[in-house]
Amino acid sequence: MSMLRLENVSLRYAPGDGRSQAPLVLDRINLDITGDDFVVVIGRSGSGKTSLLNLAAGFLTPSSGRIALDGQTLSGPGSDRAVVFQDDALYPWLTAIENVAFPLRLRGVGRDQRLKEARALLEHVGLPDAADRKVWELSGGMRQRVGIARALASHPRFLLMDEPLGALDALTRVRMQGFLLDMWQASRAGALLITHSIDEALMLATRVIVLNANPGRIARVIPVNFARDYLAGVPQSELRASAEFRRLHDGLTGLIHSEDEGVAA
Ligand SMILES: Nc1ncnc2c1ncn2[C@@H]1O[C@H](COP(=O)(O)OP(=O)(O)OP(=O)(O)O)[C@@H](O)[C@H]1O
Repeated sequence: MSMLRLENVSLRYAPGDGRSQAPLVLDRINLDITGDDFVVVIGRSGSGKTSLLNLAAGFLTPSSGRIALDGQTLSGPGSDRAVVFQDDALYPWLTAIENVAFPLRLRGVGRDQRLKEARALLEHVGLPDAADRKVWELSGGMRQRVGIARALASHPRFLLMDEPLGALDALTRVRMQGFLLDMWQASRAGALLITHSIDEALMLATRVIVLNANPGRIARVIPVNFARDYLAGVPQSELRASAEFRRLHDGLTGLIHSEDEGVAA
């Protein structure tokens, strides 16, 4: 099974004036993610969550420490790690199926084969009838599902998601959380997701990572079981109503709000 490993990773952005040393954004982060993990990172605004995801994606290089995929130090982005952002960034001039097929086209897969694979992926994400619709004809939740189908088209070993459900209304968001877990289970890709929502972190994670700010450090690692319970058939509503969910929710709220009042419950 694949392993994405962050070893003592620290990050400073280059200072604007070229003289003073830039502040430390992330400080000695250690994190292992395998295909069995759904790691959710939560923390106050500015704690370095997006920076962490960009490091794992290979968009940024650590100032010190090392990031390795199966023992090989990362040298940049790669199709083994697919990234999904809040703003789905689909190509508006293409249809849903053309968007999903796009990474396959970049890999040189022939037209018939890539459309066949893209159609199967759209069915997989519950959008068999949306194939020929333009992006602007789709709802926010549908667009995000197309974005995830596109991310899965390259058969990534890791799915890196930065607030992927942040722009959705509350009801769609809860539905999409279930969908993300189903996708995670079916794809067997390790997941790293960033959210501002404690509720979402608890519902999706097998492990919640709480980041402190200034500099970003891992304050707490909390193993969680609701995602696996959901996949075993327990309804989300039942899980959310459980005493254990409330207890962890209160604990995380206290932990994060002791640093900052701006994190959504
Ligand atoms: N490209 C950049 N150049 C310089 N500083 C940056 C850059 N990107 C982010 N930062 C700084 O790094 C710190 C962490 O930012 P980051 O976006 O990773 O935090 P975050 O936890 O994702 O925040 P939010 O929850 O508000 O999205 C912040 O102080 C931010 O100003």
